[in-house]
Amino acid sequence: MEGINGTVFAYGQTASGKTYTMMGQEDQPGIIPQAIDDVFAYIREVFDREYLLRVSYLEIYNETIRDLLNPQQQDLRIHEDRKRGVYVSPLREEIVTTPKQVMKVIQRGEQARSYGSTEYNERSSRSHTVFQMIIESRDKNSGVTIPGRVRGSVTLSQLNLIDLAGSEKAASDLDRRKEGAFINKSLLTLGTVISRLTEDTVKPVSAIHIPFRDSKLTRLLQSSLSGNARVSVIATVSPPLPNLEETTNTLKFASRIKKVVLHAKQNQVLSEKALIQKYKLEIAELRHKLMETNDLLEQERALQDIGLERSIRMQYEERLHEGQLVRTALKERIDHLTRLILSSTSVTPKAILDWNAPLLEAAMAGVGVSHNIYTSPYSIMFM
Ligand SMILES: Nc1ncnc2c1ncn2[C@@H]1O[C@H](COP(=O)(O)OP(=O)(O)OP(=O)(O)O)[C@@H](O)[C@H]1O
Repeated sequence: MEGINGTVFAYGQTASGKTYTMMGQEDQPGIIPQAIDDVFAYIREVFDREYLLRVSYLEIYNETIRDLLNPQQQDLRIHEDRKRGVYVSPLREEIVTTPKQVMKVIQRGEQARSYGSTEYNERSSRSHTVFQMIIESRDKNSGVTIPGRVRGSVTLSQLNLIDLAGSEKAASDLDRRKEGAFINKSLLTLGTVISRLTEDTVKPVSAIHIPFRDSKLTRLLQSSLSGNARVSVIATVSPPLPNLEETTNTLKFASRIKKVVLHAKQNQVLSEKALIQKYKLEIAELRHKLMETNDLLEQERALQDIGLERSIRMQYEERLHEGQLVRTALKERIDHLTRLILSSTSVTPKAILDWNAPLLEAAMAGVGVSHNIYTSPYSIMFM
C-alpha cells in the first residue's frame, strides 16, 4: 500500500494445500481474500491519500499464458521495458472499488481456469495462476491545475498473489502427463533460478546468468525475484510417509529461497500516465466544463425572461434543453470517475456490513432460499 511491490506464492507437491491456502474456503478465507480485505481496510484508515485499484488474473497452462478475465485471449506475450519491468500484454485489467467486486472478478476467472483430476487430487490446479492488483495512490491535497498538468507524484505498486500448480510424479493419463511435464519443467526452472540467486559467489547478481527465460513462470517472477519486491513463500507439505521425498524437496526449496536477498524500494512515478492522475485531470476538466455550461444556462434563462417573441423564445428553449442534457451527461461522467477513486470516506465501514449480515441471512432464510453465505469484513457474497 506504500508503493513497494509484493509477491506471495505457495509451493508444494500436488494436493498439499496450495489452493486451499491461497483461496481458502467460505468459512476460512485464504491469503487472497484476506489480502483484498486488508487493502480496503488500509484505504479506509488513511485519510490523506486517494487510491485507484486495478486487477488482472492470468494462468500459465502448458507454457502458454491465458487471460482468465478474457479467456478468448490465448497465448499472451511477455514484454519488458525499463519503466514497467516485465509485463504481460494484452492483458485485461479491471478497476475495482469494493472487496465484493474483486471476489466476483476472481470467481469469474476461476471458471475459466484449467483444473483436472489426478491420482492425488480430484480438483488439481493444472496451471500456475497470477492474480495481480495494481495499487496507485496520490496525496489527496496535491491538487490539479487546469488546463494541463496534474501536480504531485503517484505511488505505484503491484501485489502478485500466485497459486502454483503442484509438482507430481508421472501420471498414467497422456494429457495429465503432458501437463505434468510442463508443470515440472517450470518448477524445476524456478528451483534453478533460486539456486543461482543464492549461489556463494563474489560476483554481483547482475553478472551471473540466471535462466529466468527458461520458463514463463520464472520470466513473470523475474522482477520480483531479482530485486524490487518483497516476496513471501508458503511451503505446503503433506504428512503421509509416501510423500517424504516430495516433502524433503519442498523443504529444501524453502530453505534455499529464504536466502534470496531482495532490495525492495518504494516506486514513485511522476508520470501523468498513471490512471489515477488521468482520471483526476479528466474530473477537473469536466467540472470546469460543467461550470461553463451552468453559466450559459443561467444566461439563456435570463434572456428567456425578457419577453422575446415566440419563435426566438422557442430557440432559446431548445438550447436550454440541449444544455441540460449536456449538463446531465457531464455530471454522470464526473460521478462515475469519482466513484472509481477510493478514499477513506468512500470505502464502506466494516460495522455497517457486520450489522447487515445477520439481517440479510435472516431475510434469505425467511424466503426459503438455499445459500452459502461468505462474509468477509467488507463483503457479503451469496453463492
Ligand atoms: N489445511 C487444510 N485443511 C483442510 N483441508 C485442506 C487443507 N489443505 C488442503 N485441504 C484439502 O485438500 C485437498 C487438496 O488441496 P489443494 O487443492 O489446496 O491442493 P494443491 O496443493 O493446490 O493441489 P494441486 O497442486 O494439485 O492443485 C482439497 O480438497 C483441500 O480442500
